[in-house]
Amino acid sequence: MAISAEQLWEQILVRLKEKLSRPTFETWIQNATIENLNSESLTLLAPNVFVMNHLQKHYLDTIGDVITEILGKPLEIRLTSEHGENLPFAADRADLLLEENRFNNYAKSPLKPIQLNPKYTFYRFVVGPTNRMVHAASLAVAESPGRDFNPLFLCGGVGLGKTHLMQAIGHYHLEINPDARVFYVSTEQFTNDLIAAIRNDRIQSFREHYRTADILLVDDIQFIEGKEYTQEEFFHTFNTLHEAGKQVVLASDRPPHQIPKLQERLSSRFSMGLIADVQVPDLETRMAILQKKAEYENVRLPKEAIEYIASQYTSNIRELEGALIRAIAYISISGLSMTVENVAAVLNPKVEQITASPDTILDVAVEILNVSLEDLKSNSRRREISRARQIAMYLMRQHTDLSLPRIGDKFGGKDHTTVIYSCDKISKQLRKDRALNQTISLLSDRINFVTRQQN
Ligand SMILES: Nc1ncnc2c1ncn2[C@@H]1O[C@H](COP(=O)(O)OP(=O)(O)OP(=O)(O)O)[C@@H](O)[C@H]1O
Repeated sequence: MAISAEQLWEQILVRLKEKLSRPTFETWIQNATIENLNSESLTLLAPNVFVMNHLQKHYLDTIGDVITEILGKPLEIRLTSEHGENLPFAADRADLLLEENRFNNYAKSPLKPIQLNPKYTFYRFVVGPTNRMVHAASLAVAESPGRDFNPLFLCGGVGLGKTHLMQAIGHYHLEINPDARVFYVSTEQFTNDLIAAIRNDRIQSFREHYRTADILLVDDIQFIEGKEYTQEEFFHTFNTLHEAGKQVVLASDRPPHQIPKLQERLSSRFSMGLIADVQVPDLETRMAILQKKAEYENVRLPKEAIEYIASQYTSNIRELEGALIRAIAYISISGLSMTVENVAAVLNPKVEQITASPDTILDVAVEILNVSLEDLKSNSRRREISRARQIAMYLMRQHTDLSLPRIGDKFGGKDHTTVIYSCDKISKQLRKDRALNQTISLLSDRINFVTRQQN
């Protein structure tokens, strides 16, 4: 055979990389090597039996196809593994794990407790009529964990403060009891930790870690849906903590009985404490949230502007806060005052395109996009720079009558095809990327403003 084992494996890897998703490739394929190659068969060496079984079950056909593509004939594929006897789990356990397809690169990292966000405290949480109850329940749990509401199940729509309240419980309890073991974890992280523990034979330390919490805060528990093995493990974690009088707090976008493919025994345990609804705040509360946020940003806003923003964003506090930040950014850059008209213009942009000079456009891009003029004219492919260049080209196309080659000239002599590519790319992204829309309208507004000043 003309091709060596290593060459063949290299070619196989290149093709598999194209065919498979990155996590799949990195988790299951990349660490295998070729043990032996002859005219009839190829033997692959997997790092352990767990990976070997997985390859055997799921990727043998794909690998076989790739070999036939490369060699023009099939080979028998044999699998073997290192450290077979050290396998932490029997193969059927391994099978259960295969449901977990969101495997990141956690495999080698030890369990990491996630830091609480310092901003998510009770002090920063604005209480109004719709969240008074859930706030009171959270505070009670923070003061006396494991007593009244165990578990506390926070549920409600996206961006309404569930994570904030959960973490506030953690912060508050740590204030009164600094030695407490408070763990905040997303369901995805719990799952990833579990998989990593199994793969690295650390299931015991995984269990010790989670089962010795004084307060376990688990976010987005709805993502446990259908993950049988994670549910199994979490069931035992939950029971251990609950029986020991330790507090469990769960957050979800829906109540337990509406989480599909959730084992009945978990659903009933999740419901045995208090299910507290986090609801959409009313207008006054939304205004108070904005007011408080503006104070933290050290910005003074007229009441009308706050009222306008609060009236526009009714169902998601994250979006409400995002709107405020955009309005503040606009004001600080444009130097205009925070009138309702100006705020409305930035939040609902109808971009007016005044004809501007190419230099004004470059100046504004430099001012707002955090790049230098040299960067814009350079050939640098660094992401931020090429992105800024594309945006500036797009704006030059919108705000001037320059031909494509002339626009290319303004960017250090770029080819007109580069200009076409950039403008197309930005136009396409504008259709779905709200943040980009805001950036472009901010730049456009600034270009209009500077141009008016010049005339
Ligand atoms: N009552 C409130 N007072 C002050 N800030 C709030 C309040 N409610 C929500 N927020 C803020 O809104 C943002 C979104 O809240 P959070 O991330 O807690 O939402 P969530 O319900 O967990 O959303 P998701 O379902 O997307 O996980 C955060 O910045 C949070 O601080």
